[in-house]
Amino acid sequence: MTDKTFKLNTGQNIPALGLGTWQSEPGKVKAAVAHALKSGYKLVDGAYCYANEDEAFAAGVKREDIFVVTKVWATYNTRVELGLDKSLKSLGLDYVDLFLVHWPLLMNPEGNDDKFPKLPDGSRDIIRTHNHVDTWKLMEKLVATGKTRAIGVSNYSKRYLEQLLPEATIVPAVNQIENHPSLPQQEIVDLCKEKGIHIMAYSPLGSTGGPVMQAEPVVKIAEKHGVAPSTVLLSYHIARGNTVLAKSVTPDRIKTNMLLIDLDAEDQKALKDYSDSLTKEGKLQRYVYPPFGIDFGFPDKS
Ligand SMILES: NC(=O)C1=CN([C@@H]2O[C@H](COP(=O)(O)OP(=O)(O)OC[C@H]3O[C@@H](n4cnc5c(N)ncnc54)[C@H](OP(=O)(O)O)[C@@H]3O)[C@@H](O)[C@H]2O)C=CC1
Ligand SMILES: O=C[C@H](O)[C@@H](O)[C@@H](O)[C@H](O)C(=O)O
Repeated sequence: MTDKTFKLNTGQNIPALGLGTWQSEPGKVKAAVAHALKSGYKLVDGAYCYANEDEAFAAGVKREDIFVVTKVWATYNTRVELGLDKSLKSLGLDYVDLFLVHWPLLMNPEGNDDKFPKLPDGSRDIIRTHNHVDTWKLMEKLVATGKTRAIGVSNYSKRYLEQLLPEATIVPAVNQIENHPSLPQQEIVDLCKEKGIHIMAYSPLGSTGGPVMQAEPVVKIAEKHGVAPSTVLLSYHIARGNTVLAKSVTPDRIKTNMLLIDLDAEDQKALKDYSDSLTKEGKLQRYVYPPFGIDFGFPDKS
């Protein structure tokens, strides 16, 4: 099923599965990406902020066969073309397939660090007067440059999308969000489906160490099909019509993660019941919530 693709609102085909590169240590990324692309992965997800983009594309594959995603980091949200140029230089490419706004806020472009400027009290140096819609207006201008085939957002809540969409000339092609049965974010997924915005699910295993792999219904479904719990968690997104990003630097896991299965109606119901019970009990689990000190409008955090 690794050849499966979905259609973006730009007309591009986007692969159903991608390799994530966040927290992949420099030095290990090159081998992981090369192994993944050789094994049949068609999408690599990177970001300026990951500081490993110089390893995130492998020679030996045809550029046009691979879907490359990168993101503008929050210190560049008033300078998105510069951010994209820097990423392209590191990647050694002249275009990416998809360029995303990594987070909808501005960190001080003139602060004391290129990526994580801090105030004297140690908190992140954020320009609170910045409107995320202004960043989107700059993103829209990038399409004509040919340096990216599509533009999209990441970490957008329903509230933020509802602020953006009435102002947008170009509807984002993608919203990349944390998504797994312990954080289904159904209200965002439903709005995106309605507006033709494709979901890319990040941290499908629950990020570092893959804690969601231990959730009881996930283990049960894995046993039923004779597959790894990771396979159930990745396949969950294919059943939902979403692209999924799995990060690994371990060669056999990179291969294991290529196995995607059809979850049947009973499996999907069991996972939905699990999500619903966590929602009811107020036990949803968000694993990626950096200390920006900003209300992004996620119901579990707002
Ligand atoms: N837009 C955004 O803000 C964000 C985007 N992302 C993107 O999504 C990608 C995926 O999310 P990420 O947070 O990295 O986490 P994942 O949910 O993909 O989990 C990665 C962890 O699971 C381990 N792992 C991977 N496969 C297996 C397996 N088959 N069996 C057991 N363990 C496994 C990895 O270990 P090991 O590598 O040691 O094998 C690593 O510790 C990121 O890399 C990034 O590209 C992620 C977070 C935020
Ligand atoms: O993409 C992954 C995450 O969003 C990551 O970029 C952030 O969590 C960043 O490390 C931060 O601390 O703000």
